Amino acid sequence: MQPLCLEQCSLFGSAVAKVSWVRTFPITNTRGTGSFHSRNLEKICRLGNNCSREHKSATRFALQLLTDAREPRPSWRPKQSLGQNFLKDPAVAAAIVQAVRACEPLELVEIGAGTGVLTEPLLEVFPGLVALELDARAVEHVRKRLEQSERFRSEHFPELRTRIYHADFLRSDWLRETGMLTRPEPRITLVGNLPYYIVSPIFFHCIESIQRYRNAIFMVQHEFAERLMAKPQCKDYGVLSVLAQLHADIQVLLRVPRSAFYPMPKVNSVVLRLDFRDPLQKDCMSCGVSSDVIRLALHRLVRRAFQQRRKTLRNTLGDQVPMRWSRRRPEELHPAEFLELTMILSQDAALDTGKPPVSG
Ligand SMILES: C[S@@+](CC[C@H](N)C(=O)[O-])C[C@H]1O[C@@H](n2cnc3c(N)ncnc32)[C@H](O)[C@@H]1O
Repeated sequence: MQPLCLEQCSLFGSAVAKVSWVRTFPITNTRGTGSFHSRNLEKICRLGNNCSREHKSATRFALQLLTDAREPRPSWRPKQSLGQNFLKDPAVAAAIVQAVRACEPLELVEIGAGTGVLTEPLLEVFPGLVALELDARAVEHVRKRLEQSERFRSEHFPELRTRIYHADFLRSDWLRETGMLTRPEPRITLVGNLPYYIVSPIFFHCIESIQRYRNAIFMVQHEFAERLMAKPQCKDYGVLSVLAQLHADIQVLLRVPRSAFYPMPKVNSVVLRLDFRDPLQKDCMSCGVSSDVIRLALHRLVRRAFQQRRKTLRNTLGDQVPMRWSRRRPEELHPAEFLELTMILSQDAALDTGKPPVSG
């Protein structure tokens, strides 16, 4: 194999010459032939961000070569029904790995390994990663990919293979299998380019199991992120916004164009960081009701309120809503106010009957 001849390729210029190229990947495309090592990707990205226009185009070209070489399309057809829009841009994958690093994971779980574009670089940094994938074809694909990877030469492979679980994130089997079910405190960091069709259930699952999850790096479609972060009075503000904002600090880290995926989706995506927090103390002593009961009551109250978002709270929730809240509409209430209202109603209900305030 001939190494890439940098001098012959004017586009590469000194941006690439500065990088210590290591022979690893054979590259052929219309503009050049040669090879280079993916470990240099982070350096290339850094150069790309801080350098001249000429260097930027060299960087783009290098990344394109790397993309072609590193992310060949799988031989099987992606299933739209499983939300299979695979990431094909290794620069985005590298940025996600960096973001995960910043989360300082104690335990790391990837949702939807797909072709392994994230799994492979994540495993390099976090060898204890647990990667979940629902599609058996993808599970085999990732296992083969790791087997053939230069990064994980044979002696580690049998162990690595077992880190890819054929499992549904929304079922608890994988937690049992990995021994993570009974951990006493939030230890798990989640990462994933989330399957579009179950993004909401994944978020609701995280909120309902808040005692388990510490933080998350999620790639989601742009519209979904807008709903998640919407403020009161906005048209996107709803159940998801209220519950997500109560249970997590949410930051947008990166915008990702739809061209970074195969097959190309209709909309762009964003990478989010979520730092989960439980808005309810372990026992809500002040109202004498357990946090689990209040959590359930909160979810029910928010859902019921938004079923008729333009009606006043008293019309929707009934006479037990105190006077000062009664004429307000759900779309005007801040997340913290929903929590306060739930606490008040729970306290009243506990005094009256011992039952949670909003049923059904
Ligand atoms: C958007 S793709 C992302 C794949 C890969 N991580 C990437 O970035 O290209 C989502 C992946 O999640 C998988 N998936 C769908 N539903 C799942 C579930 N309930 N549990 C685990 N994985 C699931 C899909 O098969 C698909 O491979």
